[in-house]
Amino acid sequence: MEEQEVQSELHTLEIKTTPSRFKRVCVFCGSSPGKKPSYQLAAIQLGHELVERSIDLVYGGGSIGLMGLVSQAVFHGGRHVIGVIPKTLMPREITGETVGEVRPVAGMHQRKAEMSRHADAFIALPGGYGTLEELLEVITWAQLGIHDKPVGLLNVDGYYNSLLSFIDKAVDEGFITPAARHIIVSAPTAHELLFKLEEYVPKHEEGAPKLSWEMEQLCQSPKSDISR
Ligand SMILES: CC(C)=CCNc1ncnc2c1ncn2[C@@H]1O[C@H](COP(=O)(O)O)[C@@H](O)[C@H]1O
Repeated sequence: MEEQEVQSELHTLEIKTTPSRFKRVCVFCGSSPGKKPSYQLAAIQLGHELVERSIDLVYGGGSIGLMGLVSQAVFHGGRHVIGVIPKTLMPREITGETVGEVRPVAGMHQRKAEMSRHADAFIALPGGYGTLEELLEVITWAQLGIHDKPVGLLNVDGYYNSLLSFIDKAVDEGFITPAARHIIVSAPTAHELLFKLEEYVPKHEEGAPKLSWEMEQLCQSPKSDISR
């Protein structure tokens, strides 16, 4: 896919609303654009898919990398965008200009809890350590019964194939249960992923406690926040 295609996708948005059960989705993605234009195109297409379904966005704030592309596509499509950004990352030269509403938070832990609290589902686009960490945390929270929200992996050009194989190995080796494997919903396109997430029904572990932890509690630990 060419750079030109990315540019033209950014400017073409045909709005045909498909109703969704999600009001707002949290997107985790790279603060870098990635080397292939297909990653950038996927971020924009995900933004457009959210707009078509009248879904708002919560993300990590800023305009760098795929974060910037997805947030701009949703914002310019007329949906509400919340960028949750730690005060230390707020200077424009670090993360660029954020579109939509900016929610400053004390640090990285609070940011994750705040993003989760506002979302009805999570989607990870390609990304690096930050994206993986955010993705694995919401999967772990789902496993513990802290939330029941669907978690989607947008496997653009097979970017996450090796992660999915590793997780299958962890199931084979007895470290992840088949029910917990079911938490991750993956698809190669935003359209297919949103369709699967809409249909997702959580499978609970046999005999596992349903924890009713509040996200607010997770927000309240400023003393232990490593980013301070
Ligand atoms: C000081 C510095 C390197 C800033 C880079 N600029 C950043 N600005 C905002 N959020 C970020 C930044 N780097 C990582 N993140 C966080 O980590 C995720 C992406 O990290 P990564 O690029 O996949 O690993 C984002 O969802 C965001 O929550």
